[in-house]
Amino acid sequence: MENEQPVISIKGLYKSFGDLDVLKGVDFTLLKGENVAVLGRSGSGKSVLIKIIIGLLKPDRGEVIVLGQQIDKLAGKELDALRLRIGFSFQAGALYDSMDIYHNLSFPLTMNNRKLGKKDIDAAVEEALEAVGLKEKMNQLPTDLSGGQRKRIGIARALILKPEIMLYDEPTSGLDPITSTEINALIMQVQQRYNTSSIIITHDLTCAKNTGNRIAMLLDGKFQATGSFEEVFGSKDKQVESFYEYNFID
Ligand SMILES: Nc1ncnc2c1ncn2[C@@H]1O[C@H](COP(=O)(O)OP(=O)(O)OP(=O)(O)O)[C@@H](O)[C@H]1O
Repeated sequence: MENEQPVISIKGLYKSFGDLDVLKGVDFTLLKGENVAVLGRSGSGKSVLIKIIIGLLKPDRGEVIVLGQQIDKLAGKELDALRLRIGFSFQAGALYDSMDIYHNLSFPLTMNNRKLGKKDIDAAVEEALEAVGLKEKMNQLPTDLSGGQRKRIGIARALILKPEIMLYDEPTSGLDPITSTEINALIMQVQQRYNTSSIIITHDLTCAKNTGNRIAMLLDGKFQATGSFEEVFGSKDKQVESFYEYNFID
């Protein structure tokens, strides 16, 4: 990876809710230009980790550095500015159903840069749609699209601000295997075209295998197994083995 430069660095992160200890000493690094697939059972704390990374939740203890800044020390405009450098692709695509695709994509641009002219906005929307292969859908409503197309548009909307980090939350959930394969390929294209560093949260082992340069497995509040897909799933750890047994893979 490029100079092994970390874009996210987490050390000794703890987070509890009352008696529920969710994160119990998480250490994690995301390097510039790499894709890390985060696997973990439901309720293992993947979303809590993402919320801490984007400053929506505060850690109880530990250090979380995102793009060179200690995220829990930021607030207001500084936090907003850092968040603009991070793109999110949510499970459901989170599109505005009453707006056509053009306005779904131009909205984050105009919200964050009021000086942009129509020509620049049109060019940015076109580029993002072209990157996800859906230029022809510009004037349609999200409800006219398939689940896979909505996920693509969600990714295009995240890309329009040219983020340095992409966070994908269950990018293949609810999709058939062929559409999932297309989304996995798109995640790889985005990495190359935009030189993003990405965290891909998934239960889908095929997605993890095909999109992750590294796999990180969240077990019992910590990353207990990290490495290439083969390293993680070749390990003799009982919890890793049982995760593998209960999840389908091609
Ligand atoms: N704000 C909160 N207050 C109290 N408990 C919370 C809060 N946020 C998360 N939790 C709890 O923390 C645990 C981890 O939740 P989290 O949403 O991170 O799981 P997850 O790994 O993302 O699960 P899934 O794969 O099902 O999305 C759960 O038991 C959840 O109920």
